[in-house]
Amino acid sequence: MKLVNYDSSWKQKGYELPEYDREKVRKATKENPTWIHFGAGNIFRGFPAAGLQKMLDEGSYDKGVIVSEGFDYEIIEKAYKPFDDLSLLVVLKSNGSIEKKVIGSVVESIIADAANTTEWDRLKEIFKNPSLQLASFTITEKGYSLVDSKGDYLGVVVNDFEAGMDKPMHIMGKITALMVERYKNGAAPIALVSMDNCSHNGDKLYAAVETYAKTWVLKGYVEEGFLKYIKDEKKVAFPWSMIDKITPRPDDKVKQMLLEDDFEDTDLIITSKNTYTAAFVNAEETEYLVIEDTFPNGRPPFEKAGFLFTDRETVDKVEKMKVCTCLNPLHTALAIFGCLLSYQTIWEEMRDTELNKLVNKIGYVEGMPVVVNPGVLDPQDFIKAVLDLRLPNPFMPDAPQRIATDTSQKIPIRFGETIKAYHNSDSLNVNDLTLIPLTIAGWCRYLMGIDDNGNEFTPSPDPLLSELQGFVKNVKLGDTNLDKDLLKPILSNDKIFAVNLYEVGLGEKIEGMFKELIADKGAVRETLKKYLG
Ligand SMILES: NC(=O)c1ccc[n+]([C@@H]2O[C@H](COP(=O)([O-])OP(=O)(O)OC[C@H]3O[C@@H](n4cnc5c(N)ncnc54)[C@H](O)[C@@H]3O)[C@@H](O)[C@H]2O)c1
Ligand SMILES: O=P(O)(O)OC[C@@H](O)[C@@H](O)[C@H](O)[C@H](O)CO
Repeated sequence: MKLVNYDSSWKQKGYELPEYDREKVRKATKENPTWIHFGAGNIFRGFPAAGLQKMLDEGSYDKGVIVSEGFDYEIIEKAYKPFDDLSLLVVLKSNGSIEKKVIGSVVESIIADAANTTEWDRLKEIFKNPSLQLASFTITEKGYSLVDSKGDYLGVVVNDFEAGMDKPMHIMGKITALMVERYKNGAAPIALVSMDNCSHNGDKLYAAVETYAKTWVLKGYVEEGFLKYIKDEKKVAFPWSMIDKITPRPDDKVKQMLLEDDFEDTDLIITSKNTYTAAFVNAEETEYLVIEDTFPNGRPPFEKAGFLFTDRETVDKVEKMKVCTCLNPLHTALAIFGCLLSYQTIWEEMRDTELNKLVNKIGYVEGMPVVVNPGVLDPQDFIKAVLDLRLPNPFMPDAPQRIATDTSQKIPIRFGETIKAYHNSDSLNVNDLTLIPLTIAGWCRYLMGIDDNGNEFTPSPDPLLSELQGFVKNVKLGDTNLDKDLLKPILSNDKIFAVNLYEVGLGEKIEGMFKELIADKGAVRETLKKYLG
């Protein structure tokens, strides 16, 4: 059974198939595209693209989505093109049942490489077309960042600033260059929609595009009117969004299950840029996509796919609820301690007495007091489902190592916002926080790359990894004579934590916890026991 040859006989094996004329959809989309997505990773296929398939199946929409990849071209070359852009979504429910769906809503895949004239020209053509209503993004938080940990522009960004729109290399330079094409060809309206897990994601995207636009205007590469166009909300909107669906890397057990069906396209691919991809995606059943309803050129009727549309203030509350308290900080705590305690899956960690208590207390006790009920989702119901059903789901192959990727980029939103809220509150005392500081101390311990048995492990990729590891590289388990300023460069960095942890009164507390965590082999476990009773 090969994806490109799927036919109705697959239904007998429980596969759901596209119910629409894919060639007709493809033709209509190529002529008048409405939606292009950047970031061809797992979440895109597992959620937004699958949502569109629902709309196509029920006939509430008639266009597909075009996917573009501006960072890791291998994803397109190895996981899209050979399969005619089809993918298989495997939904792993907490009751053990599974759904298998062939997703055909992606009808074109394009490498966003300005040096590849054919692909780049096609992207320009798409952006020139007034029919285009939105460009969306799942490119990880670091995709929007133009600077390093010291706040200096990245080399690639400096080069783009100098070289102008012809050969941009950074994804934000590429998007801005494509927006210049749109501006010069009628300046039709559009929404640029970040769907990444970062605070006020629309503003992050706007800030990056605006920086490029300002610089290129200043250098004379494009006229001033372009900047006005980007800044005009009636022309170019940057809605905020919150996306939620745990989508682990393609998993070997799922691969084996598919092989038993005689499904052949199961190769697990790790690209040279470390993306874990395949022709199939495995994900949980729960999904929420909440988007600020600001689309100056209209939008597909995504409500039909179950996406929620609301105002900016509500998106902000939902995002804070999920990313700052009820899911992602718990994930990061499990990622850090899971790697230190040599776990390979999140659901097994949820059966560990201390780790289970840790995330329950971070969520309910330390995080919940600063959560504002967004109305559209109830925080108590949400966190209960996360802690009792979603994270413990033994059918979900999610791994602490995946979640530990880019922790330095995620810590400010996942923990910094709560610390800030305590610090600024009249009724809450930052000194009452214990498990969030313990998790930050755990992260410093994690950076040593030595697990709780004293064995080396390879920390997950992170743009600041080598810089941060430099600060703890000489620390050994059992050291009692640590340099008193050892952790200062890390804990005082407000770019990493959203606050200077010494200024809010947590720096010394975390230093003390770090000493406990490095006391000996087994000290991570003992320290968790100490603080969790
Ligand atoms: N997987 C999930 O459970 C999940 C759930 C909700 C939200 N998200 C959001 O989606 C993002 C991507 O998740 P995924 O599952 O698709 O991951 P993935 O590893 O499958 O794909 C990552 C994508 O980001 C791109 N990317 C990585 N670094 C980049 C950079 N520096 N510049 C431009 N593009 C870059 C990659 O090329 C790829 O397209 C997450 O970081 C998160 O913000 C993921
Ligand atoms: O995707 P990241 O790297 O931002 O974070 C890792 C996980 O916490 C995240 O992917 C969750 O699975 C997701 O946010 C659930 O909706």
